Amino acid sequence: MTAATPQLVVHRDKELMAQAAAARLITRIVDAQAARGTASVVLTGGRNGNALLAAIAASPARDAVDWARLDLWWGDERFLPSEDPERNVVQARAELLDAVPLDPARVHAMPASDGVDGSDVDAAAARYAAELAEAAGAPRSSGASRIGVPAFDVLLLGVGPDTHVASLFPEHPGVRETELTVIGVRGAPKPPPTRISLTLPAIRAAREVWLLAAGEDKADAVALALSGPGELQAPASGAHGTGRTLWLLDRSAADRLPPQLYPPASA
Ligand SMILES: O=C(O)[C@H](O)[C@@H](O)[C@H](O)[C@H](O)COP(=O)(O)O
Repeated sequence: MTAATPQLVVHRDKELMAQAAAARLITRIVDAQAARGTASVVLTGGRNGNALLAAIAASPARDAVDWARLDLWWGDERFLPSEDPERNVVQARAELLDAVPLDPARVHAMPASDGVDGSDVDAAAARYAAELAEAAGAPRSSGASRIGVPAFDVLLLGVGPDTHVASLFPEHPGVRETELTVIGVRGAPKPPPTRISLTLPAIRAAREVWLLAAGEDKADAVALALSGPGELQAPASGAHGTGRTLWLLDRSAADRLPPQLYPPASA
């Protein structure tokens, strides 16, 4: 088994899934901080990612995290004005970030459509790529072959019903990107149409990639993505970490998995 081989955990329902994922993420951050002094997590938009953040906020164990030594990044963002309630960062603030003592300099929100680049989503994406490259210690101009993003401890991804992850949609140009780490996305099938997204090479630099899917509307996507199609047809199948790739599911989302993929024990 390689790090790209998905490990599956199936929980009874989406509430338990969010609570167990929260406990798992708290532990992972505490372990990374104990080992390296700091930790880095990439957040996702969507209901499952938000439920995970809310479960962390409700957990007494959240006080085990040294929030001031945590870097937060985003896997994608809806390209809207900075205070728009549909922005992933605005939702993350409401669910958790406003309730914990983060260092604002370590909260790396993706640019908004009313920022310095205005409505130029490609310039905004390039700005985020530069911020990531700086954090990775590899200036964009260095020509370094290493991908210019930090080795994130955990990168979270919600899985869409069409197998999209971040804002990488099946058969869209973004899923073919091999050079850039961050792209502007236009014409996304999930509103809003204009978005910023990490690319698959940037996602694959993470130590651990955790994919979250709950609910019956995800069952086909989960079964398809785990049945070995190419990432062009099923972007979720191209998302894996250098150390571990974990699919966190509820029973409804796992319902159509081929029997040989269903984990022997489900919590
Ligand atoms: O900005 C977004 O919309 C996302 O980051 C997107 O990729 C999301 O994670 C999936 O669509 C799953 O969303 P749900 O968890 O709501 O199903």
